[in-house]
Amino acid sequence: MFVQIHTVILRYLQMELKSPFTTSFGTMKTRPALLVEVVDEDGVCGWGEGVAFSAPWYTEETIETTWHMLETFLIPLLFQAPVYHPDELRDRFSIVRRNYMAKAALEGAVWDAFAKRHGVSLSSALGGEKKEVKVGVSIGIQPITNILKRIEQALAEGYQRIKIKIKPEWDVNVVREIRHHFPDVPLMVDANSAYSLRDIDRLQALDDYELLMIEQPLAVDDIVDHAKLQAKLKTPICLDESICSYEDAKRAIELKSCRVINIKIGRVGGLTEAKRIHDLCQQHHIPVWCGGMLEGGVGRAHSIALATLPHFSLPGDTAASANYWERDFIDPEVTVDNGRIFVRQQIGIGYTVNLTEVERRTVRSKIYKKSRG
Ligand SMILES: O=C(O)CCC(=O)c1ccccc1C(=O)O
Ligand SMILES: [Mg+2]
Repeated sequence: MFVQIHTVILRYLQMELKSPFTTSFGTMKTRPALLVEVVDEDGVCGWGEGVAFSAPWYTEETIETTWHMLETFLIPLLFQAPVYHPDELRDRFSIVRRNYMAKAALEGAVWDAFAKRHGVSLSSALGGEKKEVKVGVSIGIQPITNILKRIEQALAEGYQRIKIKIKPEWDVNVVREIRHHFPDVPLMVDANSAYSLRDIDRLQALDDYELLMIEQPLAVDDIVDHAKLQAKLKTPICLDESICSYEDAKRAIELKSCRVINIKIGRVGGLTEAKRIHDLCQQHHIPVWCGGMLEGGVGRAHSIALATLPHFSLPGDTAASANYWERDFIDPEVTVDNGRIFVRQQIGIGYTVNLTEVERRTVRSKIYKKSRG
């Protein structure tokens, strides 16, 4: 059985976050989303979501570069030949350098269509086993009283760990204050690359607070300095932005640049590559967890399916839809029960895309058709 895609629809959505999200780079109030719908010869649909932001602060991609790469290169490559297994797309797309979020958006849609054609859930198609996944929340930079309130609320909702964003001058003091109120809460920090080795004293000071890990303290392209830093820290370093491929993960593990890896489907170019990194980390006993990109429901569904693979042992950043949106564009919305998401067993991503909710937010859309013959 194969999937021959003959139509791809791209939709650019503008989504309103419930509350602004601030990282070491700045504040986001709205979040664009790129929805990819693929349709095969028998009318089976698959859905994917591009996770790039409007500005290239997290990686070099933006929603506009994603659209361009899809339209000009990736969709034509998909139309070229049938797909017997979505794993083939990694090779087919490799003639386009990087642009991982663009590749992941289209590959994810094909994975969904593939699972639907085979009558299985995306989780099963990937080889996932878990029936529920553990999740935590990521709390942006904001006045400390708000952070404390958000933590209390998240714990009441059952979230299994708390992550806060840090940057120079907004780190040790904040962590000390949180530890004063919540001495035992599973806590971690994410710097989104805001530090350099010159800040080693500040980073070492964090060693006193029983943090689960420090996520991406140094430059995105510097696994050498991360190795130097990890050698001087008790707290595990978790790499996020630095790991964009299996090869990146291999090098970081070999150099001992980190002890934990955050896997995001968009950052690594798709589910196939995410699974390869998962398998590599399993062999090397490097714990992994599924990161988040403030996704809409389709991206969230893909992350949940990925996190059902056996080596995802730590709670991920895939919080409930209600953590981000007044109304997500899937049915049902993603809910969290005692810090767990129950994995839906329906075919494909397991959630239905609500076209009314999608169209309400669509700024622009375009249909691409495979040419005949
Ligand atoms: O709740 C989420 O989706 C994850 C929030 C988060 O930490 C994040 C959000 C946007 C971009 C990067 C990151 C990150 O993990 O670094
Ligand atoms: Mg991160």
